[in-house]
Amino acid sequence: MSQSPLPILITGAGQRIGLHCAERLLDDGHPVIISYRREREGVAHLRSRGAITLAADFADATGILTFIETLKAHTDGLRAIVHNASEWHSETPGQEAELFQRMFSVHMLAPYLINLHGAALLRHGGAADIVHIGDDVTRRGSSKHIAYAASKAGLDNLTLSFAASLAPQIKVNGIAPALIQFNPDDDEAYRRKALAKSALGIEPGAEVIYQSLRYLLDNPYVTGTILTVNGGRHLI
Ligand SMILES: NC(=O)C1=CN([C@@H]2O[C@H](COP(=O)(O)OP(=O)(O)OC[C@H]3O[C@@H](n4cnc5c(N)ncnc54)[C@H](OP(=O)(O)O)[C@@H]3O)[C@@H](O)[C@H]2O)C=CC1
Ligand SMILES: Nc1nc2c(c(=O)[nH]1)N=C([C@H](O)[C@@H](O)CO)CN2
Repeated sequence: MSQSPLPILITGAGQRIGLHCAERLLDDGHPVIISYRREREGVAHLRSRGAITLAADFADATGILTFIETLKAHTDGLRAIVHNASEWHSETPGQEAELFQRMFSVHMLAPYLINLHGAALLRHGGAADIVHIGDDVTRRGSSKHIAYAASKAGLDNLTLSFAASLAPQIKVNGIAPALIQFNPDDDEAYRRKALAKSALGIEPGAEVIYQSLRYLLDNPYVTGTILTVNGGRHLI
């Protein structure tokens, strides 16, 4: 008798890319567990579709470890873990140290601890994946988001280490997006400038990240790889 499919965890899936991927995974028949920090319309919609929604703040180790315990109380197995939760902040004078701590915690400490403590949930004998959502900006760094880019570069390195450490039972890969979806407060001048930075010059929307996630989940022979989804920014 076939077992019911194991859930896929997506962190920070209350809005935008994470929410889109959670909705699409539900469309494709996967049970979904999400973490969210603030209650949002998207969280309520996922709940109404049967997703398990767990409140979590990854700003420090205590919040991350508390989430892990809550997660284990809600499932004894996972098909995949998608580390999507993220903050995109530039340096604010006088708050540099706090910003760096926050960037490190959400982009590196959370994936590190959740992977170490969550690996047992993925070791069920079937297909198992970890996907880190990084940023194409790690190719060159960022003069305006220094701590953000550094923490995303650290996440890229975690992809390589965990891929080596968890093989062959668990595949570990990354996705490195560049402009996917503007924020509501991005003005026309910013949008024009951002679009001009890539060869394809478009704002593609979240589906291109779901397509990349689908590829990584479905391909049994890809691990330690970081998929660039950047419209050809490296060509400009
Ligand atoms: N959007 C884009 O164009 C690009 C996105 N990316 C990457 O893709 C991923 C998704 O991007 P996007 O959808 O724009 O992401 P968002 O900026 O919408 O952030 C996703 C979620 O992360 C949650 N989050 C932030 N900080 C914490 C924290 N300390 N603890 C727990 N949750 C937290 C937020 O929760 P809350 O609801 O409380 O705000 C938010 O809903 C991110 O990793 C991002 O870095 C990379 C390049 C381009
Ligand atoms: N957590 C987030 N990370 C990033 C975002 C975002 O909205 N939230 N946006 C970007 C930009 O789109 C950038 O790629 C182009 O200006 C980068 N990371």
